[in-house]
Amino acid sequence: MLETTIGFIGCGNMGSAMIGGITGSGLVPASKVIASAHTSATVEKIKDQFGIRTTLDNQTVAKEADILFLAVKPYLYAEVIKEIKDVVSEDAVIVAIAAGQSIEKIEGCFGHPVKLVRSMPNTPAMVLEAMSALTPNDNVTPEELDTVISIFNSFGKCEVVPETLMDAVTGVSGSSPAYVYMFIEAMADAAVWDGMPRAQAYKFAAQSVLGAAKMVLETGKHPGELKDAVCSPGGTTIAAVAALEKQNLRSTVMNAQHACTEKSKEMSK
Ligand SMILES: NC(=O)C1=CN([C@@H]2O[C@H](COP(=O)(O)OP(=O)(O)OC[C@H]3O[C@@H](n4cnc5c(N)ncnc54)[C@H](OP(=O)(O)O)[C@@H]3O)[C@@H](O)[C@H]2O)C=CC1
Ligand SMILES: O=C(O)[C@@H]1CCC=N1
Repeated sequence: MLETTIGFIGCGNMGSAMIGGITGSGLVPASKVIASAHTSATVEKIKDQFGIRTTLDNQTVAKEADILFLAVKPYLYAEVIKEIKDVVSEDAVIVAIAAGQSIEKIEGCFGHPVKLVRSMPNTPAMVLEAMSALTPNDNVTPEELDTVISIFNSFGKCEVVPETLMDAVTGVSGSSPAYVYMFIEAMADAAVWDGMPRAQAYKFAAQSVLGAAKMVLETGKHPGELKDAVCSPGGTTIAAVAALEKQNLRSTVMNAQHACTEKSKEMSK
């Protein structure tokens, strides 16, 4: 268990998923997590849900936190940093999770040296299955980075990457759960079309996606080889694969994800 106070400024979709992961994994007791938000409705909800301490005062979180997550929308970064920059402990490690907010830009907002880790998590943190990427700045020591890594590992997997990869990471993992939910929803809609009750359709579609993802991760086989093993000659699967190819599934997905990465680059300017 970590002897560290973890602070969250902002606890919406992403912040609350990480808080759920951190407290659910038992990495730190709920009493060592403190979070702020804009409205009392959100802080009350988060307090009830996770048993952590909450406040509407960002400075209280900033003063107490050893590891401070900035979990507000990108356009609020400058404003929130202005509010907290003079009260954050100089030993604290700031963890930014926003799309398109570079280390240089965030350091500029603080205006004095800070220990900063830029990250890109995803919402499956809530069920301890996040995929996250981290880039530390030069002020973060290896021990501090290890602590931050242990927090991210508590709710999934993480890797340290060069900052130049952060836009691609946003496309392939930060935003990608949304595309996968659309795929699951479409599979379930088809099953309902073909007569299956809706709740059962979501279970069959989602478990199949989970199983296929585990096959890629655990067998080490190329996704194409795994696909081939499902396709019997003249069988059912190849009929579906041919229909997907006709509709350009792979180039559709590639173009969509590339658009996401390009948007992240544009937001960084
Ligand atoms: N959603 C996702 O899948 C991912 C999001 N991110 C990044 O996470 C960040 C947050 O996104 P997301 O969680 O989706 O956004 P949400 O809108 O769901 O949450 C934002 C949170 O910030 C709070 N907030 C707003 N203004 C302030 C303020 N002045 N001071 C303190 N808290 C404030 C809101 O409070 P209230 O609820 O009271 O309004 C809310 O709790 C973004 O920078 C995004 O790029 C990164 C990876 C994935
Ligand atoms: O849509 C967004 O901008 C955020 C960043 C990654 C996922 N959601």
